[in-house]
Amino acid sequence: MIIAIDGPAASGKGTLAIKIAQHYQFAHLDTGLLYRAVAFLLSQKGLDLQDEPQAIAMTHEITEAVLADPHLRGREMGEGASVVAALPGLRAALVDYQRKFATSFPGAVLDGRDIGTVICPDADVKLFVTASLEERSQRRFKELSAKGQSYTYEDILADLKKRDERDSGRSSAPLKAADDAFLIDTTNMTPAEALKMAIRIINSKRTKPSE
Ligand SMILES: Nc1ncnc2c1ncn2[C@@H]1O[C@H](COP(=O)(O)OP(=O)(O)OP(=O)(O)O)[C@@H](O)[C@H]1O
Ligand SMILES: Nc1ccn([C@@H]2O[C@H](COP(=O)(O)O)[C@@H](O)[C@H]2O)c(=O)n1
Repeated sequence: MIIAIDGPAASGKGTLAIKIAQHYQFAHLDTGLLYRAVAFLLSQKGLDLQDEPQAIAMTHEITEAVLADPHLRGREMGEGASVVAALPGLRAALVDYQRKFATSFPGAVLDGRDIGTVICPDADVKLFVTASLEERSQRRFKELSAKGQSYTYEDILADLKKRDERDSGRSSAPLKAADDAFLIDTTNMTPAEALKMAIRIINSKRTKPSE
């Protein structure tokens, strides 16, 4: 079973994806980390984030160790990832890896921006997780503050707004809900409530294999 989860930054899709994977004992891939890794590798080498051939070359240098580097999860790499993610050649270079992951396990959950629309258009369940910009900014602000990173709420809000516009406005695989995705607006939901709603949706699909 393949579960595709998409949505804007800090909407809670990663949290939900991890909880769904734990609940069903499915494998999980945070696809945003792939774009973050490319931005990180380019930056480390002092290369331009818009250099498409170099960005594509960096995909061969993504290792488990790179993906586990805590720098990937910071604010700068979120911003950098959304710049490299607009390069069509880079997106194309990452498709096979994601599709192979999706089909290598009896159950897989992938979260990102284009999973239900481009990577796994035939996913068994598609969820589009969202929340208001203000709520997402508050969540990310709390998260980064807890890690000792001193940004203001306004910094984070401006970042997410810019990232939303870039991710939704790019020509290659823009952020959007698949036509057959279920919307989960987590603005006023706890992570546990979002999980409960997702489980209800997934179970309804699991018991109707002919759909
Ligand atoms: N329903 C929720 N209520 C409150 N906080 C939440 C909820 N879901 C997630 N969070 C918190 O909000 C922050 C962002 O969540 P998460 O990392 O899951 O979002 P995301 O959509 O995967 O973000 P990104 O695309 O940037 O990776 C985290 O600190 C997480 O603990
Ligand atoms: N399937 C995806 C996943 C991510 N991106 C881009 O990467 C940026 C960082 O993603 P996070 O989920 O880690 O925040 C994101 O802003 C997107 O630009 C993507 O394009 N497709």
